Amino acid sequence: MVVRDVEVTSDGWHVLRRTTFDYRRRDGRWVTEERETYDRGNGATILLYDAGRGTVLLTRQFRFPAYVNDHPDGMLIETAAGLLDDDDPETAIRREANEELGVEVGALRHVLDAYMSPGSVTERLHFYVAPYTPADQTGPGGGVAAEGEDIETIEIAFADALAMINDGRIVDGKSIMLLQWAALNSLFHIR
Ligand SMILES: Nc1nc2c(ncn2[C@@H]2O[C@H](COP(=O)(O)OP(=O)(O)O[C@H]3O[C@H](CO)[C@@H](O)[C@H](O)[C@@H]3O)[C@@H](O)[C@H]2O)c(=O)[nH]1
Ligand SMILES: [Mg+2]
Repeated sequence: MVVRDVEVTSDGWHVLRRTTFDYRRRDGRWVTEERETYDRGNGATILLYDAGRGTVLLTRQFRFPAYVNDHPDGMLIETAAGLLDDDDPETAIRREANEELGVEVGALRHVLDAYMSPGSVTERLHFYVAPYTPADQTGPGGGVAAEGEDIETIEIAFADALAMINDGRIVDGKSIMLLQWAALNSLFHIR
């Protein structure tokens, strides 16, 4: 792969670039291709779980891009998540868990990394799980008001969260992945 040209076609919240590159196909032929990429850096997400009480701590917030694409009200239930900005993934996810859920995260476990939309978005998302108890919820949560965030904390039974994937009440990719990871890895001793 050899990059020939990079054009920044939009420099807003995301940076949109149109890149022309030469690519060697499997049959050995070189071809010139053009691809657009959305770049806003990388992100991190975390599933907070209380195995003793059988619950998970999730967020609920308005997601305009989902709203404009057929979600009934745009209010998505998600695991806490955020962009790394200038932090490493672990620092960033501790910050986001605190800002969004009011939780001071103790020991956490990195479980996987994933490109969530590799045909168009550059972002690599770092996935974590961590235990919590009600006593760890020391802050107000809700997100950073100055950044326009308005995030509700919701605590639900893990079994209910799994059911909500099946009936479409949870439709966010990262959240589905973490809840299914928890089921596959017996975080709650239920599948
Ligand atoms: N001004 C402005 N603000 C935006 C825009 N898009 C998002 N924001 C705001 O920027 C803040 C970013 O908050 P974070 O917590 O850092 O990120 P996030 O929105 O939770 O995003 C994470 O999860 C998303 C859903 O999975 C991912 O899409 C995203 O890449 C990231 O991982 C939020 O307040 C959000 O509303 C925009 O186009 N313009
Ligand atoms: Mg967020």
